[in-house]
Amino acid sequence: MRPTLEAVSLTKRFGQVVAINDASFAIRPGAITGFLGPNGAGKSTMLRLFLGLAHPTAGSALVDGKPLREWPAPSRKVGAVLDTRCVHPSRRAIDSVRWAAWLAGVPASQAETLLDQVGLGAVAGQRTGKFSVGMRQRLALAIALVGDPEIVVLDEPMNGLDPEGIAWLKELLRGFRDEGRTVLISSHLLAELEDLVDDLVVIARGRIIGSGSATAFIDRFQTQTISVLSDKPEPLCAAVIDAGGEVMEMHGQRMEISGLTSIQLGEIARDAGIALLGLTEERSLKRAFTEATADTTDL
Ligand SMILES: Nc1ncnc2c1ncn2[C@@H]1O[C@H](COP(=O)(O)OP(=O)(O)OP(=O)(O)O)[C@@H](O)[C@H]1O
Repeated sequence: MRPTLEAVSLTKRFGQVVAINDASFAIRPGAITGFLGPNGAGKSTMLRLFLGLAHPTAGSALVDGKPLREWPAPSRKVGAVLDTRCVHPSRRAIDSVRWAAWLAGVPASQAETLLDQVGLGAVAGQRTGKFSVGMRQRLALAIALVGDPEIVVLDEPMNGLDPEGIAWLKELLRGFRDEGRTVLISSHLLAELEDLVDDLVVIARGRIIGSGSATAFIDRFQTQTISVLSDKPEPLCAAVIDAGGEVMEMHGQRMEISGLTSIQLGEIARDAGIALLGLTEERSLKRAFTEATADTTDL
């Protein structure tokens, strides 16, 4: 099976800045892949390389085995949303989609259907200048779909969407997968992608630090912590360390513990004669992920 998007020893420099550093990965056709990394990691640059909007310094960015520009009808291969300021503000939404179809050399007959599909059917005749960020995201998506593309590439599409909009977008993307399309979606927030993606490609400082199954990645980098409130924090701290656990933080009676299960912690407290006044388990992806990318930026 041929990968749909593949980076082969790909490097992109901007003067002294190495935005992409010898990156190699392939994404699975028919899957939703999350492209995850902190701000400035190189996500947009990578997507631009795939779309032929930037040229590699070395290596290649391939769409079904060759650069996108070598495909006779690129818009049927890939539809992308990189920037939501892609339309003229005085143009009506419907005309923006028709214009995009004309530019792509495909029939504009689907423009209304596409606006309906992204939830903008009711405002198709309105000029886009006053559209909200969320509406612009939807419009950009309609424009990306004009060529009925096999692959959909989205750069941080959840920015500016409210929770309802995010839920809608996730359903739409799952629908694309059901239709057999391939989806690549970038984000700097793992939590944003967690319940959506099948696979992940993780980038930090221009380097690919992992790719493959999202579940495997999350299992690998997830830390289980327990937040516990006790009447004797110091003795509990000592007992936790004796049992091989780690005390991550202590604030008065509350402490954050890792390396033990809640049951183990309960037994340790019982044996030491310490009352636990409260206990919550937390899955910390953020801290684990920040460690994985060796970056202090929030993810
Ligand atoms: N046209 C350019 N000229 C010079 N440097 C650039 C250019 N485009 C990107 N860079 C640099 O390349 C690096 C990667 O930037 P890029 O925008 O690809 O990251 P990103 O992961 O998409 O970040 P963000 O989430 O903030 O958009 C950054 O250091 C950025 O400053």
